[in-house]
Amino acid sequence: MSQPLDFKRNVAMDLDLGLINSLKVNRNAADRRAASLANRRTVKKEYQAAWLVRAIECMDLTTLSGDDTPGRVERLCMKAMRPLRADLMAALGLETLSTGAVCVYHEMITPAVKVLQGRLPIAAVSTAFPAGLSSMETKLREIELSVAAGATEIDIVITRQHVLLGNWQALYNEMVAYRQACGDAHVKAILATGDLVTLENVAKASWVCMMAGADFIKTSTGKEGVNATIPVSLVMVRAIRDYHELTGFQVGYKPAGGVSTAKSALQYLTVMKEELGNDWLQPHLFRIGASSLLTDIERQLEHYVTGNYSAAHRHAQP
Ligand SMILES: O=C[C@H](O)COP(=O)(O)O
Repeated sequence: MSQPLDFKRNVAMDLDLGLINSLKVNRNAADRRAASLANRRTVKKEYQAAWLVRAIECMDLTTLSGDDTPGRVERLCMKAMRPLRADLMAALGLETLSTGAVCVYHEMITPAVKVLQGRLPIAAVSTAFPAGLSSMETKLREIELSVAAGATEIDIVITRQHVLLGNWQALYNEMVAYRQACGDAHVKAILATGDLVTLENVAKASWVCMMAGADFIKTSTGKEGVNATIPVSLVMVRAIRDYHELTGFQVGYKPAGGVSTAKSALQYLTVMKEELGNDWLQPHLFRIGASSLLTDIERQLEHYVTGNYSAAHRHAQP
């Protein structure tokens, strides 16, 4: 993950149960703020084009399907290194552009390494993604194998029952162990917010994972009934903001699952800018996990350049 030279990676602190138990979330206020952010601020023309390019740079271009093959992953990696057609790049005055990373299952790391050869980070979903219900020993070994295979970012899934039972110590211990197993690879903690029932649980799980050393907190696997949403994002980015105020560490944010339109990508960029500021509009602190978003962004950029929309099927899909 490329990052500023003076960037300080999050370091675990002791679990502060007093702080966790004091967290409260006002759902109505979160919903109101989400609605106002989604509707109030729009960027147009060249500003919108620039924001969409930024969304590409902050994208974890993802394939997480049971029928993934080395060939599909190789095409995905080619697309990650050249996300826009040459004529659009030229019209936008861009010389180089890539996504932030590719995101794949463990078994697909080797084909990704073959194509990317270190030019882009590879994120692997380890720890028995998406449910996370294997033994701890199995999950830690999967992380070690993913790092050994060439993943430089590991997206772990938390054990949802720890949140649902309020067992914050167990969640903290799990996250500390995952972070340790990752070594130098950065770790994104997937909260699977659609399974956590309340926004208060989302806030508490965010804090526990950050206290335990998570480099990023991520909403969803893409496999829950409800995946990334703006209200959930507000709760998570405010936890990131407060954690930064308390500790000085900048933790990244990754909305994922169901983010498939340029319009929704712009909304997430707006949330980051409004709530956390420009530092968090960089790939080392912001990723959008998405399998189909790039196609719509490419269509919107083609419209900006040519004034015409093409059919989605004309844009190469990984
Ligand atoms: O982590 C990323 C998600 O699994 C992608 O979800 P999506 O296929 O809905 O874009």
